[in-house]
Parts: sequence; C-alpha cells; structure tokens
Amino acid sequence: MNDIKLALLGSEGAGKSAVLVRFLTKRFIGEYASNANSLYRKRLSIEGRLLHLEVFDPCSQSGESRCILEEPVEWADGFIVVYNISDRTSFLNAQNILCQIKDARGESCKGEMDKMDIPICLVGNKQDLCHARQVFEEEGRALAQEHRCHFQEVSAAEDYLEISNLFTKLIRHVMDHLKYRADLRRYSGSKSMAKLINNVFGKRRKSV
Ligand SMILES: Nc1nc2c(ncn2[C@@H]2O[C@H](COP(=O)(O)OP(=O)(O)OP(=O)(O)O)[C@@H](O)[C@H]2O)c(=O)[nH]1
Repeated sequence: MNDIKLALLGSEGAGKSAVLVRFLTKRFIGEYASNANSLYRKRLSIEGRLLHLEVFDPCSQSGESRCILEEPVEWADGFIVVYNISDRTSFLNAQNILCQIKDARGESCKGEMDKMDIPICLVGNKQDLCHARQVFEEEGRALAQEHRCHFQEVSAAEDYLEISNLFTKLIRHVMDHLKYRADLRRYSGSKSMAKLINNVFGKRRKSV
C-alpha cells in the first residue's frame, strides 16, 4: 500500500479544516477546534491502487512564521494552500507560503525539481461569499501559473464534488512525483554503480 502525505496550509479562518472535513466526510461542519495540529488518516483507492492518505492540518500560519511551516514542508509529499476569496490578506499570505515551499524544497533538491513540479494545489475557498469578494479568480489563477501549481476556487460550505476532484488530482500528481523521484534515485544509483565498476575494472583491463 502506498503512503501519501499532504499538508494543508493557509491563514487562520481561511477554511482549511472545512475543506478537509468536506473531503473526508462529505459534510460541512461550521466550527472546528483551531488551536492544535491535527493529523487525519483515510484509506482510498485511486486507479486501482490502495492508498493510505495522511493529511496534516497544522495551526494557522501567518506569512512570517517560517518555523511553523518547517515541519509540514519537510514532512509532506504534496500541499494544499488555502486562502479565503473574501480576505485579501489571506491571499497575500498564500503567496508567501507558496514561495516558502519552493524555497525549502528547492534548496533540499538542488534543481532536480525543475523537471517535475512540487505537487501543490492553490485553493480559493468561500466561493459562496462572492458578494464580498476581495480576490478575483484570475488573480488566483495567475498566482498558480506563476508557481506552476493546480488552482481551484471552491466553497467548503456548498461543494463536495469540486473538493473531492481537487484532492484526487493532487494525489495523482503526488503518485507521479514519488515515482519520478524513485526512478531518479534508481537511475543515479545505477549510474554511480556503473562508474564504480568502470573505475575498478576499466583500470585493471588497461594494466593487463
Ligand atoms: N461562508 C463560508 N464559510 C466557510 C467556508 N469554509 C469555512 N467557513 C467558515 O470559516 C470559518 C473558519 O473555518 P475553518 O475551517 O475553521 O478555518 P481554518 O483555516 O481551519 O482556521 P484555523 O483552524 O483557525 O486555522 C468557520 O466559521 C467556517 O464555518 C465556506 O466555504 N463558506
């Protein structure tokens, strides 16, 4: 069984727990405890493969709180970055969080990520509050394009299908990404083994 680890990031009150609970239970529950980190687990099947999904819903992150971000950024295979379309500050914070993920992952992967994007979905939540909209859909889409990630506007209060689809799309991307990284490791492993064999036996052959 494959393990898939996702982290939900975003401003306080953006609706991270609401989005996640909608996906896990198909329900919208108005209020959630927000002062603790939570880890949710679910088994699901995608493309005939049984998956063990873990989703980390940490305490809210403000743009400056790098240390709070460190843990989920190191741990997760993929990210859902949530902002509230009726709160511009949450959008600016999402922008910061996207940069921080890229910075952290870029440093640890030394450029290899250029060939395959980190699995991230930028989510504009509370679409039902469009009368109080402060962030245009085009702005969300443009930010996602800039960071080469998926984008979706949703309403945790009203939608299930769109939220389910975005999780499925992201999990597929994570599966491809994990396979790509495993292939890369195998390839670089076999390349260094070939180099080693060549160094040992190649030199010996010359001296005969
Ligand atoms: N109108 C509307 N309200 C929503 C929606 N999603 C969440 N909310 C409300 O927004 C508030 C915050 O939702 P949470 O899911 O707790 O937000 P959070 O990002 O997890 O917040 P923290 O736990 O504080 O980090 C709650 O009162 C929810 O009922 C939505 O799609 N539409």
